[in-house]
Amino acid sequence: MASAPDTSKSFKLERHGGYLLRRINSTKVIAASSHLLFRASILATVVLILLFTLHYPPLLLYHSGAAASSAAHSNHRSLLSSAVTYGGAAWEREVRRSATPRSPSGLTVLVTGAAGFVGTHCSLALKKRGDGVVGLDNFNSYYNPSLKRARQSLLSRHGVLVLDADINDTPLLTKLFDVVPFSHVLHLAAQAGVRYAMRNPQSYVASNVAGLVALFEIAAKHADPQPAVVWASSSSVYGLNTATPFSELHRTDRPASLYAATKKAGEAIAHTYNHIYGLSITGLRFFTVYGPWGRPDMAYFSFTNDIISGKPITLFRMQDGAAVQRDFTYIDDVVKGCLGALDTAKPSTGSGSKKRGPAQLRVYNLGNTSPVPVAKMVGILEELLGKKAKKNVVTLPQNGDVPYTHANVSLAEKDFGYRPTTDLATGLKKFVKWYVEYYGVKTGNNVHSKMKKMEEKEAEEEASA
Ligand SMILES: O=C(O)[C@H]1O[C@H](OP(=O)(O)OP(=O)(O)OC[C@H]2O[C@@H](n3ccc(=O)[nH]c3=O)[C@H](O)[C@@H]2O)[C@H](O)[C@@H](O)[C@@H]1O
Repeated sequence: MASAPDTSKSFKLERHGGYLLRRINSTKVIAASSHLLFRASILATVVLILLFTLHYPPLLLYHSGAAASSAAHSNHRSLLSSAVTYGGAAWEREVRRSATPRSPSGLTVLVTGAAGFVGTHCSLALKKRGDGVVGLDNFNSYYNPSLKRARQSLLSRHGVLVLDADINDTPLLTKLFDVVPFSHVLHLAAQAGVRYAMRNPQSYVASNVAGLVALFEIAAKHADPQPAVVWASSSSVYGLNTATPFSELHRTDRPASLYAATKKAGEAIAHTYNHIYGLSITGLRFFTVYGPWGRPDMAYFSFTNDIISGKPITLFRMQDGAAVQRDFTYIDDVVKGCLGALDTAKPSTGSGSKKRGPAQLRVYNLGNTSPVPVAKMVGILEELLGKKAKKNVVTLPQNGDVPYTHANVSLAEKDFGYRPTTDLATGLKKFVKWYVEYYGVKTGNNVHSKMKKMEEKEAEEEASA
């Protein structure tokens, strides 16, 4: 005989007026509904986390806030010796040691993006001339972070501490300004790259807009004294401007890429912080900076990789067949420009969130003043590497690129003596020399012997001069 159904566990179902109704006794209602509620809230949490991850990956990647802060803090520990606790006495000692200039008249500079290409060169140059430098970098994986770690080691050997930290990490920045009265901030941390903005737009907002605001907030409201800020804008702000060479007086309201739009937004944000809080701010519009320890995502670097390994490269040209051109600027020239801007930056005028008077607000082009067709840049690399590129020439797609850039640098020359001196052939030679050594390129590629011949020729030229 079949046993009676256990009604304590199952619902009694009954047809009533054509509808299926559930009749459950009241205590079970409470138990069942709290169980359901619990499951529903777990499900809702998982769905929310998934949605957040899908829609805001950069916010997770470029962590901010308390959780991020604790993640970042554990990183600070791993950077310094394991005995050093983030924010502790030994940490503060290390930070102060790195920040202390050799002479009392030296600058005390916080360099953001210090393990980046321009950040590394500037930090070294500042340290070498006796300034105090503390670096920050979030070591993100936009390109291989091992290159950033190698730059960090280089800086460490020169006495510059680079902390693993994001510019959105407000508690860390607050702490840093509590420990060191920075006279200057050289703000180079950013999401770079023109075309990548189509693939990961939010990362540009997180670094170039939110990060810039986070930094200005601390500098304006918390830092005492307020530092003078020099930061990296970009030649890309000229966008669809057709007047050449590009002057700081030209229109910059037609950006061609989201990257350019975030840099242009940065310039507008700088105006606001200068206007409200008296922050002294200088924006530097860099023009396609290249050189040793460069960025692997940039064309001259990735073309070098591909030429050496025999992979084809894609070369863009204009719809009408005209060459795409860039005002390639050598890193040493840009470093001189950055230091010139720091040295001529006037102090901020505010304190404790209050503006005490008008403060300096400047924007400068830092370019080379002589645009070169990208195909010519490839030709120089072929010559240096002793190997032909496999070229795939295509019409410039709608990818945010502009047809040409060309800097007028007379303003930077007038205000701090900026005068670029390195042509593309000379600069690329220095880049390839570094590349061959850094990556241990085999002589089979003909590169070492090519370099040796060039060096011998240079020595002969020097001797006969
Ligand atoms: O001057 C600037 O403001 C910008 O300079 C560079 O941007 P870009 O000039 O696009 O530099 P690359 O990515 O190295 O490209 C150089 C040239 O090579 C061309 N290119 C690039 C990639 C490629 O596969 N093929 C190709 O022909 C581009 O169209 C461009 O004309 C940097 O990547 C930006 O971060 C910086 O802000």
